Amino acid sequence: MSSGATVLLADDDRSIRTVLSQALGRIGLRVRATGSASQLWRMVEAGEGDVIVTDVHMPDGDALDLLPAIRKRRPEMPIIVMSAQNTVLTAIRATEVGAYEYLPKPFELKDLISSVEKSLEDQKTRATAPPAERREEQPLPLIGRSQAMQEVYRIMARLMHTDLTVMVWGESGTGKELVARALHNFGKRAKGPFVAINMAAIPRELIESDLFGHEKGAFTGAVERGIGKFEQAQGGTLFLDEIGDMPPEAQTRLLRVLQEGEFTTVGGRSSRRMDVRIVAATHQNLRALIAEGRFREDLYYRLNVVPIRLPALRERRDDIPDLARDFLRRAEAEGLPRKTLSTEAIEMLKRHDWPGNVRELENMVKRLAALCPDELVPGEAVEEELAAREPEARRIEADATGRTLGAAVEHHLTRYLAMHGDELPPPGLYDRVLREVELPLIALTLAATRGNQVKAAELLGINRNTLRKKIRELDIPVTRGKRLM
Ligand SMILES: Nc1ncnc2c1ncn2[C@@H]1O[C@H](COP(=O)(O)OP(=O)(O)OP(=O)(O)O)[C@@H](O)[C@H]1O
Repeated sequence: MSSGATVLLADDDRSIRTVLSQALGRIGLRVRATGSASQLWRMVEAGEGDVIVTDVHMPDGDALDLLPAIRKRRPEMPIIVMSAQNTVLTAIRATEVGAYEYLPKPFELKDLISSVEKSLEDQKTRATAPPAERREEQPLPLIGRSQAMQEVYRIMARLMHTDLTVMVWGESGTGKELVARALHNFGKRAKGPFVAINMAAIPRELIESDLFGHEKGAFTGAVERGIGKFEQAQGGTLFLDEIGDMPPEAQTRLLRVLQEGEFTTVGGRSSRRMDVRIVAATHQNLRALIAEGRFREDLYYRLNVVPIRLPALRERRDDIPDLARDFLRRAEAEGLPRKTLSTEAIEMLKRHDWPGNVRELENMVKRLAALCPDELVPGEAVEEELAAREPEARRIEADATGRTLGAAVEHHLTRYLAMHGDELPPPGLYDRVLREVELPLIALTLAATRGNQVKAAELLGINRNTLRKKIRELDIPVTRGKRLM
């Protein structure tokens, strides 16, 4: 009855592969055998096989680590795990990660055969189960089945079980952090920590000590030893968000760490071997920042080993219904009333451009879940929400997260002052803060006007001479004729 089905067989022991292939072949099954976990994953990813029979330990990784990813990718595929490691813990782990059957070695051939046959039988019955139920069992880390996202998943799958440095590009709210987390959670460092640091959310002068830690007394306010994010992330993944906002000194230090594989705390002498996978992210055009002299080219090449470009939501409108439904489900799980989107509502959502991407969609759907009185959300409710958001989207003060520029400055300053404890920071704070704001304001305006200073002055609403003075003072390189951002 199960004849014709294909078994993916993974075991690093060639003689076991031979014996099992013959036994499975005798009952009419096809066998695709491999000695490596990565090859097994490639077969799963390519859509091959109907059932997996796999050993746990393979030269290039632990098959159990692969199981959650296999279950996500091919939820219908039964996985039979064989292991010579007869501890109850291995069995628990195999079950936890969704194995269909756990067979401790040595086992009887007939047990394996009947297990394979039974799994194929069960698969037929389970195939009729509604997919929504399966999704509820295991929430997907990333929603979206569009072609654009398939490309992202393909690259992610290749990277899952490596330590390669990854650079995630994409507009704000496209899911860069989610990708970084998924790479961590389904990769070989899943058990280690995932540590995130956002360069745009930390005062520039604190970035180095935040990243690398500092010794007691390394600078004013360093009243005790501080553990940096590199140290916290040892054995895991460090997510460097908004890498384009990293100040030059910190860039130099990061480059050295990446080159040497070791890091030293600020004010420290001895270095520590780094055991951290780096995932960096940016919404900025780093090439433009390099051209402006604001980002080191050598660091760029170090970080951009494998680029993943996340599409803007408007480039994958087909994913909007799935995303919106998922956000409604989450809202319901958080205690809001159950809601369904009408066809018109979905069409309206699909037509919008979503400058704030998935985050903006998420916020809006949550608002609909909370405020719309009908269970079936009508198109007009979406239309009203979108109309109400228009002026807000155009306001310069609010970013996609809804955080105003003032709130961001306040956040930075509060942390900056707090870091000095009972002491005060060095004088000149007013000018330092204004400079921080002026620099991106002027550089980005010049980039937007392709270096045309007359237009930039007009856009800024300042005198041309004032602009020239500012450019000199702030040491902004002038590039003409090229649109930088
Ligand atoms: N593919 C997706 N599936 C489900 N939720 C998503 C997806 N992409 C993004 N989100 C949700 O959108 C919000 C923004 O995602 P995330 O923080 O990862 O974006 P980001 O690109 O890192 O944003 P920023 O650049 O502003 O930091 C989160 O709440 C996240 O859960």
